[in-house]
Amino acid sequence: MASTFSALKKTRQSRLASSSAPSHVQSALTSSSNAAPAPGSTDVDLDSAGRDSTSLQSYGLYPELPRTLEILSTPTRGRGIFIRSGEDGGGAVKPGTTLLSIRPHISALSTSSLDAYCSACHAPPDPQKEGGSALKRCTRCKIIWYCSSKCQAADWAAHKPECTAIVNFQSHASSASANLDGGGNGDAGSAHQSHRIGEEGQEGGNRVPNEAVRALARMLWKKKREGGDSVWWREIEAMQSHRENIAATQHGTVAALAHTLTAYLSPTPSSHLEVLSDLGIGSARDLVDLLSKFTTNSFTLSTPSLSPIGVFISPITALINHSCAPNAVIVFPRAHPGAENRLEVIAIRDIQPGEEVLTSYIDISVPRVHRQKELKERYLFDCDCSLCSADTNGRAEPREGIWCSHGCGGVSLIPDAAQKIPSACEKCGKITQIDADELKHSIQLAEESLEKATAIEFTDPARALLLTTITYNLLLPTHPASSHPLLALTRFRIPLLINELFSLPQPTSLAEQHQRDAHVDEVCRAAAQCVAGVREVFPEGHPVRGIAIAELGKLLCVEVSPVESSDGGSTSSFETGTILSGLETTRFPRGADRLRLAFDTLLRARHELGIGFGVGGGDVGRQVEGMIQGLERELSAWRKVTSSTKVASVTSA
Ligand SMILES: C[S@@+](CC[C@H](N)C(=O)[O-])C[C@H]1O[C@@H](n2cnc3c(N)ncnc32)[C@H](O)[C@@H]1O
Repeated sequence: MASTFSALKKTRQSRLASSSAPSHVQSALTSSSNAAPAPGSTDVDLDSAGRDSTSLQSYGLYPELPRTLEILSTPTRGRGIFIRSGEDGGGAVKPGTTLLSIRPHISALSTSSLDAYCSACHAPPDPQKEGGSALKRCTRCKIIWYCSSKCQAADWAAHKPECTAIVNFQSHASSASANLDGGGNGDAGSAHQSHRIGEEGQEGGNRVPNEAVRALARMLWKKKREGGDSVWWREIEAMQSHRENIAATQHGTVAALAHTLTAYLSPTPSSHLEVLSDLGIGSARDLVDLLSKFTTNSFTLSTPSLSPIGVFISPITALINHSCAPNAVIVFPRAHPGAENRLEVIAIRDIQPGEEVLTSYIDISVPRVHRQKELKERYLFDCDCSLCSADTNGRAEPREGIWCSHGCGGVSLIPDAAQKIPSACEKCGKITQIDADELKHSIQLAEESLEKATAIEFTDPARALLLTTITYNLLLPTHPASSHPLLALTRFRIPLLINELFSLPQPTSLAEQHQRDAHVDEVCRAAAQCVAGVREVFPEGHPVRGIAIAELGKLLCVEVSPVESSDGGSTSSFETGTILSGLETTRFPRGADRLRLAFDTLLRARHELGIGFGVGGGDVGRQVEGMIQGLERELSAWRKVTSSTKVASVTSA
């Protein structure tokens, strides 16, 4: 029989003076359950076609689901969202179509983002605003920041209990947990669930529970406000839970999350049970169930340029199943101070009526074995998507290739654990001469350096850059731009290189100017290398591609001397196509040619952004559009100067 917190309270209260959540949680994690499935959970009956004919909407859930979409259940993936077929449907969907636009149920900023973004609208401070660009923080808890009093007022119902909890947590935290790791987010390429759980971060020296804990608490407080019978809460209840099957490797994490959440929700250990019970958590099993739902169904909150800044829950969106070759993406295209921050699910390729909408939960730029491991551990399934089961047809998988050692420009597949030598080159058919053990070692070294650098990215960016520079240069001669972990290293290094560039002092001599120019070119090379890799592993229109190409375009607009220094060699001829595909990433033109290259690059970015972020390309698309118009004016000014120079030289001749 399931133990309830009220029963436990009577018999064990004296022993609960110190926090006892983990032991309850551990037993709930290991015991089996005969709890009834939530309405419409994956245990629903299937019809002969393998689909659920019972619509969850008949329970009154998901009123915001557009008519063009429907929820169906499949035998292998559970419930999913499909493009409605038949007369009621809206027909095939084109790339760039917004399938769903909705406000998340709950969101919370990661600890490192708290003072950089408004906690209500998630926009950064408005630099145009009179009286400075700073956010204003809550004067009581001094942790949560807003862009305006309008946003503060809009968030007050959610922040009121949070404010008290933060203040209490800070005074009791030292006995609650010793874990003070930062609560930062993971990958920016997928909107799905890459945040870390069960950890705490520090904000200005204060102890603050991380975003997962704060989001869970906001969920429970809102449940209390709206009621357990509200559609809002029933949608959360209907989310899939893997409570029965949580991997043993995840038990510690779930227990730590439960521990911190309990300490955060209740001011003293002796009030834990009462507070949880008041919030509708009647047993340890309820708590584990909630945490499992959160782990399986939460998403990374991101900016319009895909920087991860927190976590959010959206039960409709969480009905979408995974594919490593997705046909849709989840993005936040716009973030404006004071405006509603809406997530959009956008089609990135044609989707036919009756076809399932699929997004990726993880970074799809990594090799199959890494993807499978992450999906298995966190989401408990073996991915059989088209990419995971694809026969590469003799073509080297771009994530796992090395350059052919015979100089033909082709790629060979790196040897797997059983093999000792790489497979034949896809182009010339010859075997690449490389020491398999050495290759394996250098890949491992690069993965480790990336992990270490990620941990110190914000505290010691110079060292993070140094760590990755060594391994980046080690892989560069033998690995194509799309290979793992070279692409990850390239993507990681770009913001660090940009920061370094913008922290350089204004040049005061020609020599300093040339040094700065060389630095600009180095960042452009990294951005071009990134574009080349990203284009191989992300499908056309994927937002990661649009952002990478826009980044390169913007960097090419950074002012450099119109002519290269005499020791820089001559400017080679170039074509945008070759630069974008990474074949020519060593030299960039100057003057008008550089502007033309920037212009062409931004045109391509506009096209990709218009798919991945929907019509207009979101905030980044708008910015790119402005730059395109500016470049058009500059290029026409160059043309005028050139033609008047020609006229002048003809006249003087
Ligand atoms: C966010 S939920 C998606 C909705 C879920 N199918 C449901 O019924 O609520 C994630 C869970 O769905 C299942 N799932 C998602 N994509 C899958 C896939 N490609 N193959 C098998 N199971 C999948 C897994 O159980 C996973 O943990």
